[in-house]
Amino acid sequence: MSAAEGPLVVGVDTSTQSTKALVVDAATGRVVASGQAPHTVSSGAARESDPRQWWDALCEALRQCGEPAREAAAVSIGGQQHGLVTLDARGEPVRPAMLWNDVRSAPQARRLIEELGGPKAWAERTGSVPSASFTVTKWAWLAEHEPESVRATKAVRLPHDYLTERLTGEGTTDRGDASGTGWWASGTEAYDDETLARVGLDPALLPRVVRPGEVAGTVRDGHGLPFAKGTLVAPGTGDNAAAALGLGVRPGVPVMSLGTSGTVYAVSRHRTADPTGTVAGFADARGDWLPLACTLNCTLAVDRVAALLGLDREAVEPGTSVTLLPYLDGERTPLLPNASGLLHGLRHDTTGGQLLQAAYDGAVHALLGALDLVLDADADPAAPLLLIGGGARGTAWQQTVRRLSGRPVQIPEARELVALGAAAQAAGLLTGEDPAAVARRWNTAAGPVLDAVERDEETLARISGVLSDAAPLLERGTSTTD
Ligand SMILES: Nc1ncnc2c1ncn2[C@@H]1O[C@H](COP(=O)(O)OP(=O)(O)O)[C@@H](O)[C@H]1O
Ligand SMILES: O=C(CO)[C@@H](O)[C@H](O)COP(=O)(O)O
Repeated sequence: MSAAEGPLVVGVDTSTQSTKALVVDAATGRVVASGQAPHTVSSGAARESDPRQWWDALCEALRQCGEPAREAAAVSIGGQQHGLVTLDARGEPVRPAMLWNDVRSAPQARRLIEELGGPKAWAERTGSVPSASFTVTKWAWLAEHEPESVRATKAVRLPHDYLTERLTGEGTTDRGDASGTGWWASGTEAYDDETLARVGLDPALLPRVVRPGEVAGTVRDGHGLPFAKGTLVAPGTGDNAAAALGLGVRPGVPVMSLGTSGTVYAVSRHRTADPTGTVAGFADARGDWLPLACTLNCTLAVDRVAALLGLDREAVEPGTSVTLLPYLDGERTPLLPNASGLLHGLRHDTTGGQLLQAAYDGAVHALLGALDLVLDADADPAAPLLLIGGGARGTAWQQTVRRLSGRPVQIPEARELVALGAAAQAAGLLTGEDPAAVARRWNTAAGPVLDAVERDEETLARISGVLSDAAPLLERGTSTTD
């Protein structure tokens, strides 16, 4: 392997299932070294992880990167959005972090929407109508169910803030991740005092929101990582905003990410405010906006169906008239936090492979229903849909998205777009460039394009029909999630 042409930077993706680290040549975008270590997430009604495990996973991922990580001139952390990290006076977690896919705070979400003026007022104030994923609803849940944890909390952080602070010793966040809390006002780009007062959260417990392009801090002594003291630390951001940086997407280019969560989004120059709550009006990590819709059930749900059937995840068969709504974890898009999986249309001649295809169809249907809503009026309807995340490596996912979207689908060869986006942000600190321009210079979105095929309207209409007919059942839930 040839020597690096420019300084080395480290980009980190601390997502739901694992932490991935890349050491990247800032001049060319070449990935010089990489590492990955898993996290554990609790099962049952709660979805929680110990933040200290994220740190251990970061240490392990960087250890796997070897010597090049020691030469990094700058580092940046991208991370799963929304998670509520509560720290005590010593900076230790008071309790495990409540994650984005923990739906226990659905009642608090409904109550907060009502108490603070309804969905339209929320969308106008924060860009989003909060669902159970949003940090503010988790804090409200904690205040109700564990007041002793709230009393012990001396700092509130998001997952990427937690790791950044362990590097720098300073409590910081960025506008992208702050916009997913529910207590950041998108109009003023500042914490929203009224919302914070309503949930009894002292703004002094929150991190400083670092501006795009600003240095969040420098690596301090005794952190246990390979970085030299004084290494620059970038603001970091939420994982979807990091992937948008990593692809270098321009406004209006649609992205679909298939990971633990499924997401569809596009960068927009305009602040958005969808009162239906389908589209979250997030900020991006640069100064633009990132309207986004997210599902709770994506690769894990489909893999679970494959495992139940004893099939490989690629063993799909066409010709199904079965509908499978794979809402194993409840759902956020459509908003059905109490839902469970639902199967309709089973016949004697239905095969296992057709059932599996129905699970893919159900997962992709939920995302495509929101795709047009995240796109600006001036977005090009024929632009290829960029497909990223672990699922994008799978043929069954690629073909399902292609058939149900009717769009060309582009699959970037670069695998870790979140970590690459973080690396581009770190590189931007060194060169003064816009991180999205860095990613474009690195050509990270390059990859094969699958031509458009005719959209499978029949399947989409069948799934929509079942969804609407089954709404009361899906809203009611089952005893294990209530
Ligand atoms: N070749 C593949 N085909 C289909 N799915 C895959 C493939 N490789 C990984 N996955 C899926 O990708 C998921 C992990 O994706 P990733 O984007 O890394 O998740 P996250 O960022 O949420 O932790 C796993 O749940 C796995 O099912
Ligand atoms: O909640 C959202 C977006 O609003 C999720 O997209 C999380 O950010 C988790 O992402 P992954 O771990 O699936 O990448």
